[in-house]
Amino acid sequence: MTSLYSKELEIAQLAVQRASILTKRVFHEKTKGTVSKDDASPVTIGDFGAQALIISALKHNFPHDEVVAEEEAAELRSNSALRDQIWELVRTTQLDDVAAEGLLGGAIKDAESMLDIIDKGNSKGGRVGRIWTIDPIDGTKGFLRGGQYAVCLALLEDGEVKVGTIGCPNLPVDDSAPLTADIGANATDEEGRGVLFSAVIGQGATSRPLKTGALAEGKSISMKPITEMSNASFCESVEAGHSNQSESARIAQKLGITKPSVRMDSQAKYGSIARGAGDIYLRLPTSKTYQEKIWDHAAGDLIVREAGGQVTDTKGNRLDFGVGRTLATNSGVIAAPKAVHSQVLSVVQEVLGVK
Ligand SMILES: Nc1ncnc2c1ncn2[C@@H]1O[C@H](COP(=O)(O)O)[C@@H](OP(=O)(O)O)[C@H]1O
Ligand SMILES: [Mg+2]
Ligand SMILES: [Mg+2]
Ligand SMILES: [Mg+2]
Repeated sequence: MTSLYSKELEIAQLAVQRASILTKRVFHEKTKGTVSKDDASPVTIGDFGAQALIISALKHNFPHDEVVAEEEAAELRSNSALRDQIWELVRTTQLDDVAAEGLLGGAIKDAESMLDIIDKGNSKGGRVGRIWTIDPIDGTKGFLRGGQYAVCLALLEDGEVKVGTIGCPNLPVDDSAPLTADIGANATDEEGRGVLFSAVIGQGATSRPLKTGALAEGKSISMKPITEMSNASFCESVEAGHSNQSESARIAQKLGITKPSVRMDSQAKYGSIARGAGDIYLRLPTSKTYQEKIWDHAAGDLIVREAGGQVTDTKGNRLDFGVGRTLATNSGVIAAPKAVHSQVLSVVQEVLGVK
C-alpha cells in the first residue's frame, strides 16, 4: 500500500469499525445515558464513547493533527456516574483482530485520560493544515429509534476533504438493495446489515461490509445515472426541523419525480446515493440562522463526489469546510449525479427563490 493517504484511510476505517462496535453495544443496553445538549438535541453514552475511541486512534497515529469533533466532556466531569458508564464501555471495546487493534494503539489508560481525549476534539477548524472531523454518532435521533445512524470521520487538509469514512451499522451490506425509508425499530444485528463507505480524493469511493476486526475487502461504488427523472428517488432527513420537507416535495414534483421521498437519518443518505441505491439528497434550510456542522457533511461530500456526484449548497457553491467548525458560508445541501445536478439545482433555486 503506497498510494497517497493509504495509512490515513486504513486507520480511519479501523477506527470507525471499532467505534461502531461500541455504538451497537449501547444500542442493546436498556439505558443509553441520554442527556439533552444546550440546543435540546440528544447525546448518549455511545456518542461520547465512540468519540473517545476514534480520537485515541487518531492521536496514536497522527499526534500532530488537529481534531474537530462534535461532543465535549464538560458534562461528564460533573457527572461521574455517566462518566463511569462510558468508561466501562470504552475500556471493554476492542477490535477482535489483534493486529488491527494494535494499529489503533490499544486501550485508553483510565477514565480521566478518556475525558481529556474527548476534549481533544475542540479544534476551531480552519483552512490551514491537517484537521480530522468526527461525528461519533450522526443521526442520534435515528440511533435512539433503531433507525439509521452513522459513525463519520474525515480528514481535511488545508480546508479540503481528502479522506472520508462512514460506518452505517443498520444499512444493508448489499449495494444494490433498494433504498427504503427506515425511520426506526428495524434495528441492528440482522444478517446482512452493516456497511463501511470510504473515499480518498482522486481514488474513487468504496463500500465493504462493516466488520468487528480486520477490514473486509472493498468494492468500488458509483452513482447510478438517472435516465428518467420520473424514476429517480430522492432522500432527505427524517426530521422536519432539519430540512424543509414541504419545499422538497414541491421541488420533486417540478422535477417530475413521482416516488415519495425516502426519509432516513444521518449521512447514511450520502452513502446510499453514492452506491446508487438512491439518486438525490436534498437538505433545505429550515431557518436563516442554523449553520450546518462540518462533521455532518465532510465524509459524505467526498464519498458522493468520488462516486461521480456533485455536492453544492442551495446557492450552487461547493461546501466550504475551511471556515471553522460550521459551514458558515453555505446554506443547505444538494447532492446528485453530476449529469443532473445543475437541473436539480435550478429547480431548487426556483422553488426557494434563491438567486
Ligand atoms: N436545525 C437543524 N437544521 C439542520 N440540521 C440540524 C439541525 N439541528 C440539528 N441538525 C443536525 O442534523 C444532524 C442529523 O442529520 P439528519 O437530519 O440528516 O439525520 C444532527 O447530527 P447528530 O445526530 O450527530 O447530532 C445535527 O447535527
Ligand atoms: Mg448531535
Ligand atoms: Mg451529526
Ligand atoms: Mg452526532
